Amino acid sequence: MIVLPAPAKLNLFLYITGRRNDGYHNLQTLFQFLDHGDSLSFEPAADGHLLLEPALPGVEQEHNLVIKAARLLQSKTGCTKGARIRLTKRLPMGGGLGGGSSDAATTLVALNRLWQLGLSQEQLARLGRRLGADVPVFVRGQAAFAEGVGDILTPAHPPEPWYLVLNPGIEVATAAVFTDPELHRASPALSLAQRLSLPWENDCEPLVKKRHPEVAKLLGWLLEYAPSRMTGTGACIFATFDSREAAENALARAPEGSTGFIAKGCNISPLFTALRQLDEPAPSSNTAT
Ligand SMILES: C[C@@](CO)(OP(=O)(O)O)[C@H](O)COP(=O)(O)OP(=O)(O)OC[C@H]1O[C@@H](n2ccc(N)nc2=O)[C@H](O)[C@@H]1O
Ligand SMILES: Nc1ncnc2c1ncn2[C@@H]1O[C@H](COP(=O)(O)OP(=O)(O)O)[C@@H](O)[C@H]1O
Repeated sequence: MIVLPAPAKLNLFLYITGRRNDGYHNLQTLFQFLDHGDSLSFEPAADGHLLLEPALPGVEQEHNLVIKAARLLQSKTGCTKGARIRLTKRLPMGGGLGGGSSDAATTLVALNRLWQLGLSQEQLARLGRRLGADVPVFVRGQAAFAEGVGDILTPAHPPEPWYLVLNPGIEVATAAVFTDPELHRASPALSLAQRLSLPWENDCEPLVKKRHPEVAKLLGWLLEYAPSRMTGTGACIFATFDSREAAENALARAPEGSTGFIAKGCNISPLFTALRQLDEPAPSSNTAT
């Protein structure tokens, strides 16, 4: 059995530079991982059966991105093995933290190992793209400046501060934001260096604040403590702090109805830190003292 994390991501900035013919949008966004997220355990099964427990409320098993990722891997490789998968869900759904995409990426990476398929990271990222625009960055596991629909990745090395992430307790559907006629879709496409040097903003934020006053209210509150923004298409918001203690002080005062957590920004995904630990030989017990 292997147990692996499926970390959250933040979009440290997010600009929409245009709408494509396929309905998707071209973005410029900066992805960073958090040392907080879901967790999955995988046990191989000799027959091709896939079992995922527990089911997520409101998500049919066959629509769960974990099952979709496992089935995609089976069908692309002809693998006849199965797996028993347990998902410990900690990330809010529709929160802009990429939980579903991260679960899918961890499943691709874990089953590639467990089933000894030998697919490269490049092949897994390409498969992941079919499951969602956000899946490739989780498969790659390196903080990145993303362009295209979010899948053309340039490694990036932003600071790794403490974050307070707050959830206003609502779910925002990504598709609803991207189909809204009032979404600002005309940001200029700039170089990474230019983007890094300008203030970091999120083009979805004004629209989501307008459609969901809960987000506007919570953001107004958090801005009193530190520079704050929305991640992805919301609903979660985040602020940067110099220390864990400062973030905890703000969380302790968070308005009623909101929930939140504190996490450290990571430019290397905790998934890959965990995989490295699996590969390290266990320390020998008979070393001389
Ligand atoms: C925009 C981001 C930023 O991280 O939002 P969040 O979902 O994380 O909030 C993501 O790239 C989302 O990625 P993901 O959630 O995997 O999106 P998908 O399942 O591929 O697409 C959901 C819907 O969003 C729209 N969509 C998504 C990505 C994109 N670049 N342009 C789009 O127009 C499409 O209409 C699509 O039907
Ligand atoms: N394993 C999964 N975890 C979360 N959501 C999932 C999963 N599988 C399918 N979904 C669907 O994907 C939607 C978006 O999920 P999520 O990735 O958590 O949000 P976001 O893209 O805003 O970060 C959910 O509302 C749910 O219907």
